[in-house]
Amino acid sequence: MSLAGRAGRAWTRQWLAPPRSRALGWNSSSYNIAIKLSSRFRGYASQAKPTPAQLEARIAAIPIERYRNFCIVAHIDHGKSTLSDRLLELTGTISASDANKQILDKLDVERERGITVKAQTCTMIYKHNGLDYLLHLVDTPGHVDFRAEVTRSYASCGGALLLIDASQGIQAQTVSNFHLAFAQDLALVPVINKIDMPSADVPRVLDQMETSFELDPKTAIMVSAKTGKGVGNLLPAVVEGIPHPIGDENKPLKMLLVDSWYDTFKGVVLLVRLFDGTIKAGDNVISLGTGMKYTVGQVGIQYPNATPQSVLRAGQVGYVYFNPGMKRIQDAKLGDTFTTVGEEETVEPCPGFEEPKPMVFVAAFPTDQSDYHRLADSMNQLVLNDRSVTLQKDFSEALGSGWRLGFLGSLHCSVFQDRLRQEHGRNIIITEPTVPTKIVYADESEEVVQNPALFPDMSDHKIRSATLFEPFVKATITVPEEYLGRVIELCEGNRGEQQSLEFFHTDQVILTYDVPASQLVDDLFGKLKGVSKGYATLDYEDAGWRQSKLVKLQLLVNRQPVDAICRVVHSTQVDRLGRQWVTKFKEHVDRQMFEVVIQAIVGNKVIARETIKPFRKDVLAKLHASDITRRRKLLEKQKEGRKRLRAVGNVIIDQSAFQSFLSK
Ligand SMILES: Nc1nc2c(ncn2[C@@H]2O[C@H](COP(=O)(O)OP(=O)(O)OP(=O)(O)O)[C@@H](O)[C@H]2O)c(=O)[nH]1
Repeated sequence: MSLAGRAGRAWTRQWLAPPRSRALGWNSSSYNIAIKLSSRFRGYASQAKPTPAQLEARIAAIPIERYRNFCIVAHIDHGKSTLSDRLLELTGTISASDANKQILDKLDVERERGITVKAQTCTMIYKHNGLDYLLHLVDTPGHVDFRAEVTRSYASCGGALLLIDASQGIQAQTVSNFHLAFAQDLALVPVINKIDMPSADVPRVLDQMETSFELDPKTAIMVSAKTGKGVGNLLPAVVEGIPHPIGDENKPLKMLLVDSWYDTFKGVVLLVRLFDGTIKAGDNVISLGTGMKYTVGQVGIQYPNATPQSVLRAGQVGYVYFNPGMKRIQDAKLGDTFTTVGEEETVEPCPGFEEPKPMVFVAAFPTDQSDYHRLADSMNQLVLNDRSVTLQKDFSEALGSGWRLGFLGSLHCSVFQDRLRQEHGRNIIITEPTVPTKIVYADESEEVVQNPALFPDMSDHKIRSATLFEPFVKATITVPEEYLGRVIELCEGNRGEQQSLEFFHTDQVILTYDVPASQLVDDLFGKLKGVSKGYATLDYEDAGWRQSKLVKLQLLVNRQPVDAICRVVHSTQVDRLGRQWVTKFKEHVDRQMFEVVIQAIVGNKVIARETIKPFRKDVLAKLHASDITRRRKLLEKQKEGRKRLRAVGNVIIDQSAFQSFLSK
């Protein structure tokens, strides 16, 4: 998913004023001053950075008993990345000058939105009681859409820092990420962050931690990742509280593929966790998943940039690429096990990972069809590094050639659009996000329809006798009690069914609701934030299919369907949505020489209708025949304009009309 230079991806975006700090009224210079001041008051002394030769020699001398692989479990924005930076600095892995260089490599979208999209990894060497420890830290994304990244990262760790913001306390993703980590048997070190904030309420968070997670408050470490206060106590707790990995470097190679990315020069680079054995350049390895064989080109660690090593040993996490390089990212199956050629019968594969399932589908079209091929290149490049996006060719009468894309969630979808714009400078028209529908016909055959335009017509008797299902999610919501009433009202209004309601501190509530996935993608999170003044948090997981009263709502222009504007919706939403569509579409269609009728229909039933009256007179008739320059200009303008015009039946509609209609 990342750029070609992902190996050099920065850990240090916090050094740059992110948008959040701007929202708080800081400008970049005040941010820099604050950073400088805070460095002066940091409660630790950092260790010196070793040279590459010293690094290799020091790593070789560390036994597996002194390895620790860990990650940070937290709700979005609770400070994982900031804390990671402090740890890298403390162990001498980065210096301030490194920090400035790495910022340039960071994904723009991550900096702009202030969120981590892709898990990143880094190896550190930490001296504790006179002995070197090899620490491997994974910084995971906090947002629910990127859960697959989180789960995979946990699989390479023995423990985690459970990080909670002292002013916000436990939030929805703290709860669900805690359960994920707990299910993977990770040893947890509780950490309370942001203790420097005036609104910090440490006793409250300790109480929540004890009631919700049964964690002993005495084991919690208080820190400020921003000022560095208390951070010096963290690594001793990691060394003492997190178990070392188990493995034997004398056994045959058993290597788990945790993540991968594409590099133009090296081909696919694999991020791996070694359970047994060793791996070095020149070794011949085989994938137990695909049966394909490769010769190792280079192995190394992220320190924090790609740093070649002569060997990786059991217990380590590092990167591997092949020579000749692996060509297709699809051949790197996450969760796959690799071993040495000849050992495939003796090595038991690691349990694989669940493939991430796309939840949200949109169609995307270039704003100008002549851009199609360039845009296709850009899309393919982005998809190369984000295997959770599905991409298929699509065609719309109204919008021309395009693609159908599947994403893990709405944020994932908008991050993709941002990356397309920022990294490839392309603009696209995106249809409204939809979720799939399952049709079970009377003869018990089944079909899952991802594209609403391909959903059978509602007047078809086959669909009328079929049973329809829509995907549901189990949503976990945390909210202060004072907003509970409004949140319940919102969930019920979005066809949610309450499953549980629990107070986990005097004034905090955890609610679980089964909600249709279609409501979730219709910005339920935004609405939730709205009714709770930003205090509610949401997390969700797949809850399977539910039978539902669904219908296909279509937009017609002079009785011709506009294929790009069509949705499968719950019958209770039809009237409101139908009216909204026709009113909005009317605003974007220019008057024609004849009457234009816009209708929203379900089967043969018209739900809503608008009419655009024709022009009274031919405006062109006024143009004098001898006015050649004027006519030529008009023709040129027309030629240019034709590129963007689309015909729906006999009605000519400018592409920008669809664009304005589809952009909410
Ligand atoms: N006052 C204060 N602010 C902090 C502290 N730690 C982090 N922050 C701020 O909190 C915000 C979020 O921090 P991040 O490190 O980006 O949080 P994150 O958990 O990595 O966020 P995601 O990557 O989006 O999951 C940033 O504006 C940080 O500067 C702290 O100890 N004190």
